[in-house]
Amino acid sequence: MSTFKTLDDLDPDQRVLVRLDLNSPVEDGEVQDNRRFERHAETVRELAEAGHRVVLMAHQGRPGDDDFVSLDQHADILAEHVGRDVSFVADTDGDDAIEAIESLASGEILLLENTRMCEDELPEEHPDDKAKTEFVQTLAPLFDAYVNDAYSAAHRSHASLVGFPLELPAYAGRVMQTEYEANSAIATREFDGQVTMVVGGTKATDVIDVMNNLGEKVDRFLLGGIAGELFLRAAGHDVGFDVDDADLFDDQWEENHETIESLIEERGDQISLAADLAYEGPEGGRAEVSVEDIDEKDRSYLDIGSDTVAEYEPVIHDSEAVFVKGALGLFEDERFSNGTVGVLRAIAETECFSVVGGGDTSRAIEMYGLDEDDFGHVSIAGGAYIRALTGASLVGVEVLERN
Ligand SMILES: Nc1ncnc2c1ncn2[C@@H]1O[C@H](COP(=O)(O)OP(=O)(O)O)[C@@H](O)[C@H]1O
Ligand SMILES: O=C(OP(=O)(O)O)[C@H](O)COP(=O)(O)O
Repeated sequence: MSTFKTLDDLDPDQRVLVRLDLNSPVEDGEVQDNRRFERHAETVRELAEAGHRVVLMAHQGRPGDDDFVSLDQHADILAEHVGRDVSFVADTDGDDAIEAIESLASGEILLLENTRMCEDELPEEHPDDKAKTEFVQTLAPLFDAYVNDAYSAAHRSHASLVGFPLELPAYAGRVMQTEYEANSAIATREFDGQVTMVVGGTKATDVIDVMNNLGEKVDRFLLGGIAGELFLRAAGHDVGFDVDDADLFDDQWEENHETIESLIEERGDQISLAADLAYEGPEGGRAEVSVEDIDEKDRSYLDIGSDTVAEYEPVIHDSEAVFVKGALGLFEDERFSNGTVGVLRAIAETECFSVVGGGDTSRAIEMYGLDEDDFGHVSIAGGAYIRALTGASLVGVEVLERN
């Protein structure tokens, strides 16, 4: 269980500085609405309805990237979800920001400009150093309390995440609380029955780190995606090679094949690999082949096959807890969604405790009309979720606990 304070511990009528993670996809300059707004809106609404003065901080993109934009659109999107006005000031800690903060009334909400537009925010430094920055020293005296709701950015030692909690009484927001508890569950909770982990996606190191950290906690690992193909290659099949212009496999193989081979040797009886794979057939449709029948390295595979889905489903139905990290195929293309969606559907049908994480993978839930309520927890974190699964600490959480 967490050892940080939560909104339940907050005194009434506070001037609260709240860190959210509203980092979102930006298409043609337009910020895309997504789960992060909906989730953080609950924390913001609770604070405003309780009559606190609510000042919000968040970041968007990284300097130099196309998605490094102002938060003005974020204020409008968030306001829709909160059901209250969210005013915006295009300043982080200058006179305009201070004036807007000081003129806020009870129950009002203000969003400050992209924290990464303040030069003190970004360099990754020790929390004690971040606390001494001008950014923190200017704003902290204007507040009674700091709330960190940005679990998905809690692996970054940035001023808005680790500096303020050393200067103000600090609390976890509702998103921070829920994410922390669900994502740490696999490491901290004891389950009576079978614990299954579905691992796929594009990064072999994620899968390796998860297996190394959770090998004793998880009964079955169901593999797919690019990572699953590298395991199939290590098991002696002619898949998981770069063909055409792909550069997904060979570099990862060079770096990781020894670890993958030893994992297969040590944990072979816990690991399920695909028995068949799907690819784009000559007519452009989905075609499938049994892994045993593949004898040429001439094709990209884009999903696990139907026989594999049929093998994975009953494993999930028999599970007490299922954790998902990474997609089992290129689900964004409907032809190659069967693996990811089949497994998610099996989880939704099962009365198990479940957590689905990974920014990309969790998008499959709404994309294919699954009901989020049928899952225990759908994480809005990517990097922070994988850190939780691999046992790495989150500096933003550590600082809250220290407070
Ligand atoms: N066989 C495959 N070929 C190409 N892309 C794949 C394949 N399998 C999975 N993917 C891609 O993996 C992505 C998710 O991987 P990853 O970035 O590791 O996960 P997440 O962002 O969910 O943590 C999905 O967008 C999916 O398209
Ligand atoms: O979206 C985020 O991370 P994620 O893509 O790992 O979920 C966070 O906002 C952190 O952003 P950053 O990786 O630019 O520090």
